[in-house]
Amino acid sequence: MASSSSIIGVSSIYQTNPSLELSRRPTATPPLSLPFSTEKSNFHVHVRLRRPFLASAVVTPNSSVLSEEAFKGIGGFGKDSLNVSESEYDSEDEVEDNESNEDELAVSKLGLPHRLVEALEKRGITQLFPIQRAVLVPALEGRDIIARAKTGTGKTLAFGIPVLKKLSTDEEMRNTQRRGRLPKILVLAPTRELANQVEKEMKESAPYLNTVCIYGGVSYATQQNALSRGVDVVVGTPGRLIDLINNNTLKLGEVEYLVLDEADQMLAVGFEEDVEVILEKLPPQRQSMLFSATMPGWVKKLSRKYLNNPLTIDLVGDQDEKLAEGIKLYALSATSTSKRSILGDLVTVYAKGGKTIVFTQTKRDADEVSMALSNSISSEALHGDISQHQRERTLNGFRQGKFTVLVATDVASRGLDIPNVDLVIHYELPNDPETFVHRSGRTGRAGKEGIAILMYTGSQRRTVRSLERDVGCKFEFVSPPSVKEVLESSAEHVVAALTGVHPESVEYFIPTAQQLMEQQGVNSLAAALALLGGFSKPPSSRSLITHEQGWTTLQLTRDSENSRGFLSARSVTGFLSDVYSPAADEIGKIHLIADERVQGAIFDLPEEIAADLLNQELPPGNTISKITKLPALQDDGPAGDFYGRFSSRDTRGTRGGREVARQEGEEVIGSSVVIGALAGLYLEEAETEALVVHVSIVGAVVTEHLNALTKGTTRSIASSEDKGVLSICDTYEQQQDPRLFPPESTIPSKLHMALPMIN
Ligand SMILES: Nc1ncnc2c1ncn2[C@@H]1O[C@H](COP(=O)(O)OP(=O)(O)OP(=O)(O)O)[C@@H](O)[C@H]1O
Repeated sequence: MASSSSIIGVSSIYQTNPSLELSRRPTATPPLSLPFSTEKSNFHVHVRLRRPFLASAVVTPNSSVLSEEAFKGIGGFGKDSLNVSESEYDSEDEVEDNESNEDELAVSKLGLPHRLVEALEKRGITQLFPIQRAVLVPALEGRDIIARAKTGTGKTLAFGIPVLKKLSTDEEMRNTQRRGRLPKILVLAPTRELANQVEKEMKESAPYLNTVCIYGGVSYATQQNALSRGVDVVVGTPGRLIDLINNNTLKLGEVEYLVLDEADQMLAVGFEEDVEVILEKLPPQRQSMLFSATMPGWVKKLSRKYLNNPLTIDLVGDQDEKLAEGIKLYALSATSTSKRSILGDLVTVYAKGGKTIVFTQTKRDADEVSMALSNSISSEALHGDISQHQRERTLNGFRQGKFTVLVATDVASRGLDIPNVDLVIHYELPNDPETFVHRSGRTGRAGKEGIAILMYTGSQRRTVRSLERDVGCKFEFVSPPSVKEVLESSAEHVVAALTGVHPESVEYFIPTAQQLMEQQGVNSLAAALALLGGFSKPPSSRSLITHEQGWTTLQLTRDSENSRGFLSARSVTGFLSDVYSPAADEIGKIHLIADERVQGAIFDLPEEIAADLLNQELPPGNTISKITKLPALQDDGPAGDFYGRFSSRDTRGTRGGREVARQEGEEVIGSSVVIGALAGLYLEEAETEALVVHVSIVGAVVTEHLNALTKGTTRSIASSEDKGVLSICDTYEQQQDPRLFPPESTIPSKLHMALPMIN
């Protein structure tokens, strides 16, 4: 259908002259009633920002530029980040521009129908956001458009304003309030929640038009009745739209404007077939627009099938960070088991009393995590197995602040615009970088700030690095909040909540408060704060190493005069079995203290056993104490995830670490691990239970061969316990699979040789 396409985007700006020729097709659209001239055949693209690739490309039909005002309130577009180079501007132009820019962005001065302006202003929409400004003119001119702009930057109104303007004008001209009229605008969205939201936005912006939302999981009758009354705008999800098309209730033969919101998802495998069925019912003469915050290359290629000579408006740019500017990113390493206990603390410390969305991979996880959280924090789950009625109730409750944590699958990752979501937690890694962008984009919207935290396990480190690369972002790596931080944050929340107590209610409590203060002083107030913060009992102990609840981290130190040789993980367990054998049986992780002047180790014990151990008498020269902060450790601390031994309670069969392998390898672990351990290999417990060898520490000889084996990539090699060789394999399953496990003959002999050499 279409032949070529034009692109307006950040990258194109840096490669071309600021004045960009755009090919256009003749349009049957009536002349624009915008205050600025549209007669020129060129669009002019202006860049106000010095920072390369910052999303600031703006298409304007004349040569004026956007004022800084226009960027206010949009994350990262504030005055500071504008960093405007004065030399970029002709000062005369600038004086003129300051006034005309205001006009070009002021919703009231765009020549939009009065009632549309009124409705927008009522919603607080008085100035256009950049994507809205960039899309407006070409959209009004009837161009097909592919638009990419970051999450929360106003894409809904970017397509909403022009199509509603056109329809309002047309509708005014035709005065078609007749029953049974067919829809002129069709917006397709991937989820019911998003369809609902877009419908609401369209309805509120143009209440005089009849907008109907069509999606599954609810009765057909209401939707059919609404359609039969006559409709201007249909917003819907593909499945139910097709049902209604098939039973002849929905006729799309008069659609003039088609929008695919979250276009990359709409055109992804699984959705595209349905979309195609719907598009076949539309008149070929129509204007089509694709919007999303992520637009992989394949979408642009595929879209040629559906669009006519589309104009690409890209306010993201290929090399720029693809997340909205106001989102601060953290990454936190945790084991699968410790994630749950850490989650509540993250919410307390990072959400600052606002709303949080936690994303899980599976519906079951969403239910379980939400259930576990709701013991301490009000939380509900949202996923595709929940009835539509309940899904809507949950989302409304969340919007209204009836509960503060929504635990959701990716059904909530795209498009949802919920006020005051201050925190997004990726409880599980997203499937792809696009999902990461969309999930994270539920916070930091419309210029606000937000926080996104990625939780990952030791074996997912490389994925985290690739995410950084793909999204162009940087994580700040953090540890789980300490108990102290949690208590302090919850005290802050309680204090903030106190300001919301009505003075009249306060009055009633003054006599009791006075009495308490006289009797107990500040303790009474502290007790009240603790109670309100949910800490009527002291917070349960948790490991400083794994952060799992119910564990206590203890430190053993030994006077150097009394020590017989250096401490090792094995000698710690030996010592404990002499002093209090349950401690030796139940011990969790063990780490040796890095300070050479100190003979010491830290280790985890179940809370009660730790308490018992602390009451035991110790041989002279030994001290065991509970610690609140980890000392520097020989193996760099918990990141290595070493277990002190094969704990009988550890159902995942975690592996021994370097120290233990040195001591116990021959007895417990296979011979190759011993080789690895003796060679100083850094063994890590991986999710898959494969033993992952960090290549960088393997040493020159092996690295060389490893690089040859893996063609220079950083694939891990796993240790085969039974064959006594190192072999390449990524997962435990592979390691166990005789078809995948490379027979010895395929392993280069030099690698064979390298190991004994190191050994
Ligand atoms: N011109 C404007 N002035 C003030 N607020 C606006 C303006 N345009 C949009 N908004 C508000 O900004 C918020 C984000 O808009 P919207 O949901 O359209 O973002 P989006 O770009 O579609 O995000 P996503 O990629 O996540 O779908 C909404 O609350 C919307 O009402």
